[in-house]
Amino acid sequence: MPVRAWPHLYRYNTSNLDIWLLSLLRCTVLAAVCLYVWRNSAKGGHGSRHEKWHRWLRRCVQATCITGQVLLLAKAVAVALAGNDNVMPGGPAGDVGLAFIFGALCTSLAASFAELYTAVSLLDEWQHQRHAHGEADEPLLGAPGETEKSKAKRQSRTVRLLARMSAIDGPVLFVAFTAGAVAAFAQALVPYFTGQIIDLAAIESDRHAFYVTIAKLVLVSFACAVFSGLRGGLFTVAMTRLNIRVRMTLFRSLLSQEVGFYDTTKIGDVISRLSADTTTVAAQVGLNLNVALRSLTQVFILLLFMLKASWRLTIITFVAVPIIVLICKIYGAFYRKLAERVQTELAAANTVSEEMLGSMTTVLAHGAADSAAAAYQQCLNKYNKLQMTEAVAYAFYTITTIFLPNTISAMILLFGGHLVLAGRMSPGALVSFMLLQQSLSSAFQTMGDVFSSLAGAVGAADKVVELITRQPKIPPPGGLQPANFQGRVELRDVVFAYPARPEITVLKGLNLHINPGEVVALVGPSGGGKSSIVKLLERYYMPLSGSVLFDGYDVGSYDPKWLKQRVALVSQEPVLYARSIYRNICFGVEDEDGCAPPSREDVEAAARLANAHDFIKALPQGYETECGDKGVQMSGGQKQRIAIARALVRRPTILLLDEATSALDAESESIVQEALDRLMLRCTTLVIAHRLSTIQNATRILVITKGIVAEEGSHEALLEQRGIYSQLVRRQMQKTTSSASLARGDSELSFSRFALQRTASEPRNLGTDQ
Ligand SMILES: Nc1ncnc2c1ncn2[C@@H]1O[C@H](COP(=O)(O)OP(=O)(O)OP(=O)(O)O)[C@@H](O)[C@H]1O
Repeated sequence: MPVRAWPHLYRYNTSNLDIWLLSLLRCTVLAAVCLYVWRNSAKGGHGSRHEKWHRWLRRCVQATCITGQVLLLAKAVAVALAGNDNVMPGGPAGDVGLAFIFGALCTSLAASFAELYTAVSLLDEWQHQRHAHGEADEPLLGAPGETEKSKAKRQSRTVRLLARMSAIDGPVLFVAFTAGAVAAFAQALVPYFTGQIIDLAAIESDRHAFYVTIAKLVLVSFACAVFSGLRGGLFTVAMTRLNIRVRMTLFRSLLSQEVGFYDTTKIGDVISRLSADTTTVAAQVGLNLNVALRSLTQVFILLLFMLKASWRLTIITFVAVPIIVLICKIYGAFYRKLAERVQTELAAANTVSEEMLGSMTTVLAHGAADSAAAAYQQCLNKYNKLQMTEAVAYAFYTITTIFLPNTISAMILLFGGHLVLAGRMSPGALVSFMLLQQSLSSAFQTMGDVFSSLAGAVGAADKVVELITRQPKIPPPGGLQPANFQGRVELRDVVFAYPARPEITVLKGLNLHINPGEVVALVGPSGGGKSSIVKLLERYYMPLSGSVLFDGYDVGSYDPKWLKQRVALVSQEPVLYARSIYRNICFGVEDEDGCAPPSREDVEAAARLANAHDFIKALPQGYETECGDKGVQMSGGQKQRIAIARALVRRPTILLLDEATSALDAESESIVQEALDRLMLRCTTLVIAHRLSTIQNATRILVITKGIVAEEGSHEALLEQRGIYSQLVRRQMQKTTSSASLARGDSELSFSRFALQRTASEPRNLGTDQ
């Protein structure tokens, strides 16, 4: 500021004592509130007497700020309307006008800071009330009662991780940023040359200079377009790569999670993170970062040009900046919360749709289509309600951010016009300044928009990063690959409860020993813990205590890939994938799995052993036949035989059969059972027995009830014991006999006759009807 302005500034300040006193009052109240809050922050206690005072004082600050702002505005309007040259820039005492602007700037800044403080406190209070009413957003994985501090920590971790993931494309981003800076510079030159052209045409009438400047204008416009395109294209490339990286990292993290995680997490939520949120993260973060960087460089370069054109008018432009920043901050915080809640509601809707569409036959069989639609509608209503709030918030935000820049334009025209009239600024320079100022306003406006959507994107990113960084709750596996793996299975004093139901102990100190080559059948009442044993052997879960061993080594000490080649599982409902039969048989032993894939002959041999080759060959496309989503294009028996071929192709040492034939009809069952019998001859087998024929073939039978091995021995020995097993057999026999008399002549009857002939008391099904 020129030194000669100081006396005027003094005069202005003394003649506008009311404004200064008001500012002083505001600052005093603000300081008092700050001091009070600072002194009482250690005492805490929301809802206490302190908090009442706190609120009261804050209202005082608000009241003084608003009154001050209104008075200041009234004063400015009065001075402008009076048209007094002594206080207007460009008049005989033009610098007094400058002093007025300076005073207004100081007051506005003080007011803005006070309001910023108030707004932050209000947000704090709002947040506190939401927590008090239990409305806090529950993170997908984080603790429900997560504090603000840990949330902030989580969010900064999110930003750091995204920055790290984007850093791989550092060179691309650097070139994009440089192109953006050049484009911003060229863009700022457009108004500059426009002003010059107006002066050359209207005042100086220099034709040559006029045409040269026009050419320069066209050139910079072209440069601006080219570099903007380059920046946009490069950012899109970087962000597409970020999207793929985020998705892949998340998918890998999801694949590494323990089964217990999926027991307690809704799969719809997880899929929504993987599909919608990853796209939001990359698209929003990428787009917004791109725009934010562009706007920031624009602001910087435009300001330089504006200061060069007229530093006085630049100061006026800046009077409104703190207000815009404040609005952006409040809106950003509000919008962020809203965006998080919108994502959560959308995930809930996805869960419902997926659950229903994933089991369409059950929905149709139960005539539950209407209630399914109602459940989906309910979720969408909640989502819609939140979207409406978001829309209203956005509308208010837009109204403010459009109105403020226009008011500033009017102010600039008022003061700039006086400067032109006083001959202290050329009309071209004023036009140039106006264009620059408009560009600046739109850059600020864009930054405001970007700020809020960036906040939304970070909200979505939080949940993605939460999943990416989640550590599985079972220890990492070892790398043991013994050359001579015999297939001895042992469970020692195993105590186990599912993570989803830790209060119920499923296995209570269970001991089990299977020698290499043995076929052991597990029978017992439903819920006794048979399948849980298989899940522990598969290391889906960890026992609470005790150990699960193969050949004397803990199951966790083996290299999991190596072990999965040697321990094969055929479950009751095998899952096939939407790929060819061939690839379904090779599932898990393909090139990408880091294995030497089986040869075509191996696959066909496995299919033959599984009684699957003939039906596969009879299909028009043979082994290349698509199985459909979850194997829907295959019958139950076909699926089961493909699953057996999948187990066989590994040439397993240990075979786990979890009621592998229970879901089949009699004909399919006998074909599948034949295949299984062949398989059992080659491996150590643990079979959860369902059919009598399987139990007959077992070397030993273990009766599992209430989480322990209650009885052990051969079929005959156990019958003689007259314990749980013989009771199971007797009850089953009664049932089988009655069903046989009801369905005389069908396969059940023939089975019953067979059972009666053999032992006079053998079970049809020993596992499911207790
Ligand atoms: N993922 C799970 N989360 C929580 N509890 C489970 C889970 N799976 C099974 N359970 C519970 O564990 C207990 C033992 O189940 P398990 O499946 O091992 O019994 P089972 O003897 O195989 O029964 P069935 O013969 O009916 O298959 C049951 O009470 C069951 O409700």
